[in-house]
Amino acid sequence: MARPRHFTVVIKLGTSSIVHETTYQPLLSTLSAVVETVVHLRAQGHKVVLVSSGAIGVGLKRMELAHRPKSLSGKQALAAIGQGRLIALWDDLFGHLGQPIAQVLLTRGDISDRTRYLNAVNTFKELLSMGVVPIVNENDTVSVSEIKFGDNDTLSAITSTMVHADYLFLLTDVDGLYTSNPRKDPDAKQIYVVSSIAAIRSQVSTNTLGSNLGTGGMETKLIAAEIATAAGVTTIITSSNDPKNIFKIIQYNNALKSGSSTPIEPCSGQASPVPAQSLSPGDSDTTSTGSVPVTDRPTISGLVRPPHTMFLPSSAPMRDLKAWTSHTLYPSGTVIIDSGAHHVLSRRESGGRLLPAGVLGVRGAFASGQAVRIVVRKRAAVSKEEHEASQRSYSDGLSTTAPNTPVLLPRASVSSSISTLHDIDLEPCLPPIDEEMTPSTSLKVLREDGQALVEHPADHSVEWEVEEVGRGLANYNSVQIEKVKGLRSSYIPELLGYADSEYVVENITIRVPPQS
Ligand SMILES: N[C@@H](CCC(=O)OP(=O)(O)O)C(=O)O
Repeated sequence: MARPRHFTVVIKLGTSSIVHETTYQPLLSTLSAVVETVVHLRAQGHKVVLVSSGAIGVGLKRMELAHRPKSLSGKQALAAIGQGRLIALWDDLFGHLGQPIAQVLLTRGDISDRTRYLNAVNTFKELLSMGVVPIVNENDTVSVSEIKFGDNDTLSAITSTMVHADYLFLLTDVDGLYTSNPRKDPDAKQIYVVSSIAAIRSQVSTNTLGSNLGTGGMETKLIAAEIATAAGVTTIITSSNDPKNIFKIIQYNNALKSGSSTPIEPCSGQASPVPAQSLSPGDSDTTSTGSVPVTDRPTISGLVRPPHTMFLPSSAPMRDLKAWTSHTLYPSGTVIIDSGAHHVLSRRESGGRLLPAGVLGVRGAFASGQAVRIVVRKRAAVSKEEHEASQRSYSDGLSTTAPNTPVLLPRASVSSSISTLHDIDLEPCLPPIDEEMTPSTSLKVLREDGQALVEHPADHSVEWEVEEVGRGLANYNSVQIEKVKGLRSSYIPELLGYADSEYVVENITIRVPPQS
């Protein structure tokens, strides 16, 4: 018989699973069931991290306040009041079963520095090897604007990448992701398995789910699933009503993968509930969720499928540094690329490395080694020929101009409906337009021998779109990248006096692939 495998499991409990929505009384039966589940997982040799919201909710109860304060300082004060009591409650419950716990309070600022990040990773490693259950929350009393994780779904996803978790369980007040709000829509269908979060976004309505107290809801769960699955973590949304389902879900998943029974035993012999959208063995892979990808069965090897939605991990998980770069570092500036570079960077063979030929410009002052946003600038509607030529010129490493020759660009107005760019000054995202030039063509892509590859007729009404598509680590500072933008890498030593790398940005994770 195969030796039992030991997993690292991160379990996240939202505010709505910790305190009552209106009275703010702690939900003791849920908390106790979570404690029993965690202790049972520990007894089987698994490592467990708990991400617990609820500080503000517990603080509200302590101060007998009816509503969450509006001001940031009010919330921070309540979190300070509630966090101590919350961790005391957990310590008390775990203490009854002899399980030591540790409090870990994190902010994005704490881990945006590589050294502090590694310190946090090492602390987790040490705690887990000591058999302790770390209980993580955001350090609300010092978290403001950009250093805030914003919600504990994201925090739990980042935590799961830090501890290289096998599973992230997002326990909440619904038992999975539905095609619409199951509380309002009787036709809402649970989605069993998600292999593409991008595809699922267009098929489900997430905005109506969420409680009074939490900051999350389904949208933040999808973001969390995106972060965690990209790092290779199987992510599950299920109800906090029956935490023992965690065993059954792992067991069911193992059986799905191996077609045999699993090393994980349920901690009680209760029968699993039968899911509402039960399929009989032999049903086809499509369900009433339409084109939503559904690949599993409600029963396998005699195991009944517990209600949940499973997000499959990426088959090519990001290396740790990449995960760190894309999700934890606050970018210090922006590198603007063309759509050809965007396409190439989206392919695995690119190795996440950007040649200067694909750079249109930089914004902000950053040093080599700092995180940068990768922003693509594209015409609102680009013809197939233009798009192919742009890709060709980047792949060939051709210069868009000879050195020291200004890139000719059309006068343009900027339009962007992309909300992720809220913190970027859009106007400077366009490379400067040289007023001296009155070219008959507004954009030329030249070979070094001067032969024109592409000529775009001047079109003063062209609308440009800009969109943040990824993050990476700069190999050169902003002034240096500005100097070598659009050129072959062979110009780097000549223009900068040295060349550490032929790439200007590395460790790039493209989170938004090109449309076509
Ligand atoms: N850190 C905050 C929780 C943030 C929050 O609301 O998270 P969630 O309930 O998961 O949406 C607290 O402990 O109250």
